[in-house]
Amino acid sequence: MSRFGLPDGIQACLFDLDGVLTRTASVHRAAWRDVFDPLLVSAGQPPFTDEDYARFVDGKPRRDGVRDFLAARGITPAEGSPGDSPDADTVSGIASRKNVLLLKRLEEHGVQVFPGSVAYLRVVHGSGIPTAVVTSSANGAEVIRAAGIEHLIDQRVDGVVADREGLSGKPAPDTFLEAARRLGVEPAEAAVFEDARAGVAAGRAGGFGLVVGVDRGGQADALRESGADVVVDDLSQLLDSS
Ligand SMILES: O=P(O)(O)OC[C@H]1O[C@@H](O)[C@H](O)[C@@H](O)[C@@H]1O
Repeated sequence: MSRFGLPDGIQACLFDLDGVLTRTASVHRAAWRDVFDPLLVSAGQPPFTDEDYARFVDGKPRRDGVRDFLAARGITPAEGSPGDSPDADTVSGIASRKNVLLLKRLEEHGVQVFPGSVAYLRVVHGSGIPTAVVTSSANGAEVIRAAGIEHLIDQRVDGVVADREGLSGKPAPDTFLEAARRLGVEPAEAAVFEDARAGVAAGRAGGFGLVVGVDRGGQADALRESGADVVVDDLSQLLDSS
């Protein structure tokens, strides 16, 4: 390892957003719980758990999260279409409902950052290493703006960009590969920072030079099993190791 805990040859850093840079993974999880629990009650099933979130939803595009979690409980709603009302019990309607609840929670609580991550981002960016945010969230631009970290990010590949460009979401590597392409580096020259199992798997599948798992609580083994090269609790640990 050389500078910033990065192996020699790493020339760009690709950061997930929710749960890596901003404390918003828990806000997403709470909004998902708000939307899934009433459906589960109607189906006579136990409530949505943190493990359900980590296994089936975390890191994935919104509609994939709806489909994958409900399928795991044997529930297969109709797809519907992207314009479906938030009241509809289709995949698209449930996804819209989750977004309404997420935006309400974000408005009420604001967006907090992880200070260690912002310190790391600032040092890396300040040293001339290009940076990107790669998030499945269609709210990526707003969350970055609310966090006040726009000036530290050179490229953003979020859920809106992925939809527009027809990129498959995590755990497919496509959004990370697009970010590397935009920064002008090969995957082997880029490091991926992820807190979600699906995101770590995407980094591994893309052949990136380093996949850093960020464990925000009890996920270290699962992140390693998904393909993380190293696991840290906080990105500031990588500054200490330099
Ligand atoms: O609903 P959004 O804002 O488009 O976000 C989609 C997904 O984005 C990811 O960043 C989160 O880890 C998931 O929890 C979330 O569901």
